[in-house]
Amino acid sequence: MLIDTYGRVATDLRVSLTDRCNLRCTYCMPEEGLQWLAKPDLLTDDEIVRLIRIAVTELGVTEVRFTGGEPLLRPGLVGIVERCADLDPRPRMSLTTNGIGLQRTAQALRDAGLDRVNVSLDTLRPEVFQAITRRKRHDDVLRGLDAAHTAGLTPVKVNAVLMPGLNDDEAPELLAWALEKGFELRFIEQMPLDPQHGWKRDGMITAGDILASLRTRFTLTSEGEDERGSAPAERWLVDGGPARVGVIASVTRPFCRACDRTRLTADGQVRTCLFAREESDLRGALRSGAPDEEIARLWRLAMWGKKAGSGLDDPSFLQPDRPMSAIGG
Ligand SMILES: Nc1nc2c(ncn2[C@@H]2O[C@H](COP(=O)(O)OP(=O)(O)OP(=O)(O)O)[C@@H](O)[C@H]2O)c(=O)[nH]1
Ligand SMILES: C[S@@+](CC[C@H](N)C(=O)[O-])C[C@H]1O[C@@H](n2cnc3c(N)ncnc32)[C@H](O)[C@@H]1O
Ligand code: SF4
Ligand code: SF4
Repeated sequence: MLIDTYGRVATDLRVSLTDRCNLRCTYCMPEEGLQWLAKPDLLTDDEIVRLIRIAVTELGVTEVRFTGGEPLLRPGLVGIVERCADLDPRPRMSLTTNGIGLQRTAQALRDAGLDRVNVSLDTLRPEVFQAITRRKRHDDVLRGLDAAHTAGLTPVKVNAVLMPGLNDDEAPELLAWALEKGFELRFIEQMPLDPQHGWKRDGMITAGDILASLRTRFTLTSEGEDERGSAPAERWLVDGGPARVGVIASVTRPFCRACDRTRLTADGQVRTCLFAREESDLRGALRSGAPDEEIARLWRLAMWGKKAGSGLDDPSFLQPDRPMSAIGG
């Protein structure tokens, strides 16, 4: 079991498969990209599957999410999913992606055993998409979303970050579209994780702003804490349900008390929190020939040191040294 000193148990593992990406979302990466990890520093497919096996069979992890960077850029993704689907107990598996290339791989991922996908899409307007992501790939994302739905990678969730002056007027429009498509839309408050440190609390769109905007067109009824469990998204029934909309309000309504997450970076470091400033080196242990029990011990030890929360409200808060794309958002 991965338990911390606050009694929280981590059963949800987020695995970053690469720090690279084919978009350059302004809230995540600079235009020129980042200093990418060198190939030899990345975990191999075998190393990733071994760490997931240890997490699942020895440490009580039940949910595995593949993320990045852009996880669809990892050539071995389908094989990794297939091998993890053979584990006993079999973890539930999901993917968080920008959707580019999903049209080609959705069915293969489903056949390999992936359960569902979350796709990031901040806008329905191609020109705004280009302003946010610095790439002309809006159509690819829309096609990827449809392919995921058709392949049964459901519920398909859509993640949208709203930014002032860019897409903050689009919340009702996005929700109407998601309802029509049968996707579950979640709005995400922008977090201070961009490498250029451009984030400002008074410049972000808050959960309160988003809900007020949605209520101009829809009736929202809170789903309640019991339904939420440890999920980052607080959800509302739309016009009486059954459709829902979520808001992930890491900044204004943090959910750290119920956190059940542990993270693995693409270069094999355990992070106890998105905002952690320390990491534990599992890759070094793997490559020096440590047996499974030793890896499991190091992982438990790391989680025991997990902080109470993100620290966003501490006057001494410092952004993590790694950008979001390298942590595995
Ligand atoms: N603060 C915080 N944000 C998180 C955490 N996990 C995910 N997020 C953020 O929530 C947003 C959506 O993340 P997803 O990868 O779609 O995962 P999720 O919402 O946990 O996934 P579901 O299980 O499908 O609800 C992203 O911006 C993540 O960075 C977390 O543990 N803490
Ligand atoms: C880092 S991305 C990795 C997976 C994939 N490339 C994608 O975009 O879905 C994971 C999620 O983090 C979100 N994200 C990135 N930077 C963020 C920030 N500064 N604040 C809030 N969410 C952010 C993205 O919108 C996306 O939904
Ligand atoms: S949010 Fe995802 S798609 Fe956008 S730059 Fe970051 S890793 Fe790439
Ligand atoms: S900010 Fe850290 S402690 Fe809070 S929910 Fe996210 S990962 Fe967990």
